[in-house]
Amino acid sequence: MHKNAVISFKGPKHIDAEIYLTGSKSECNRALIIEALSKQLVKVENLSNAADTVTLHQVLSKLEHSTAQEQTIDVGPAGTAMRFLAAYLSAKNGNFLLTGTERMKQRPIGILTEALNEIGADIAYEEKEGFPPLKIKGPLAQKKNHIQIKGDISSQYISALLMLAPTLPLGLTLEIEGELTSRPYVEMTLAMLAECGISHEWNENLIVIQHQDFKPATLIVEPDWSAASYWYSIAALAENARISLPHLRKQSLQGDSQISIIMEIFGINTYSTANGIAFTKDQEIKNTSAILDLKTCPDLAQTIIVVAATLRLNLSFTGLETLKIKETNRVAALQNELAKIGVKLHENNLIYTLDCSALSFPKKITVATYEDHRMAMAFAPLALLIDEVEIEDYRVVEKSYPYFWEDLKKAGFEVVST
Ligand SMILES: O=C(O)C1=C[C@@H](OP(=O)(O)O)[C@@H](O)[C@H](O)C1
Ligand SMILES: C=C(OP(=O)(O)O)C(=O)O
Repeated sequence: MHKNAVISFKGPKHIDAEIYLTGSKSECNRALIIEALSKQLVKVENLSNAADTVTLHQVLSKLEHSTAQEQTIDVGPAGTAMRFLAAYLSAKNGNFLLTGTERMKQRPIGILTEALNEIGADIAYEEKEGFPPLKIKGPLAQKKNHIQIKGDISSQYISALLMLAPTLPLGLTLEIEGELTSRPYVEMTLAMLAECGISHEWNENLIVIQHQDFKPATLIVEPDWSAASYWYSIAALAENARISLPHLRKQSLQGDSQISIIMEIFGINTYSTANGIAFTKDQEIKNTSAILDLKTCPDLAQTIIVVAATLRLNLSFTGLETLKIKETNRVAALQNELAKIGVKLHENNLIYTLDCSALSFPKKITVATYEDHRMAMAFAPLALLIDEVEIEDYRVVEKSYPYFWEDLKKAGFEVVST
């Protein structure tokens, strides 16, 4: 049985908090794969306690110490672990069955497996064509070093290939077809490879990585900007707020750091401090009619859309196409849950627009989370406007931010599990 939690905030809605966020799971999961590919020449510091990172760490440690020829590897709900391991395992000696949760089996991976097979891997589907579980027979014998790959479904396929590229005897050239989605994540991959001595060339839609050796390096993982976004929501929905997030920097490898700019619309002012960043709610809400394009920061979509809805801003959004293949269909999940406060999210020609004309806050709402950590964290701040916010299956936050509920308590929220 899944457990729920009831979130409330008694008294004046003033927030004054200092929160130490865990490390970015995106950075960690790249760092762990690079560490393994470099045969431990590269070291990682500040590993996240996100479940997706813990899972990948355990899988890689087990592989390092195992000589078994047949192995089943279950990554649960971790998208990056699934995609990065598909590439990593294809080059390793052995027979692997790579699987995950029921939802993972509905998240497409055909673009990546077909690309790997074209390069010389041997990957077949155990159940449905184009989806996990994957049957991987390694090691791959490279037969091609220039391939075309679609860029508009998931950048994770491209990151997976780029990390493997320097270890391939003939290197790799990726020719990206269509518009590249989630571009900052590809830039993060290349920047982290560069920290470990791997150079690349990126001209228009061609990314080239020659065969190269990793250099000894230490990758220090930054705190998670996607996790920071929920603290921005809290500031935006409070009467007044000062929240400080030590060790975060505005200049970050993470594209989700753009939350500090986007949140200016909602009256939040971010500044650097001696040891990180802080933000306050002290500006007017900007009445913007601009359409916000979230293609470069899909993980911020739920945070931003929920805040806009609760502040009665009928904003429009583009770049939400990939949300349908994440932990859940996030567009449908948002539509269902926003309806509970009278808000609609309409789609017309891939432009999504909020209609907040019937916004109303009941005394209590119960929010379904659809096995999606970001649904839980995006809706929890509503406790600043609604007496009781019940979050179903509240433990979902583990995927990226296990201490989310503890941190809420530090900021003055009451969190009671039921
Ligand atoms: O590479 C990464 O670390 C990620 C890339 C993004 O996925 P897509 O490229 O599938 O949009 C993002 O949504 C995910 O949470 C993490
Ligand atoms: C989409 C996400 O993760 P993944 O694709 O790695 O499962 C996420 O963390 O929001």
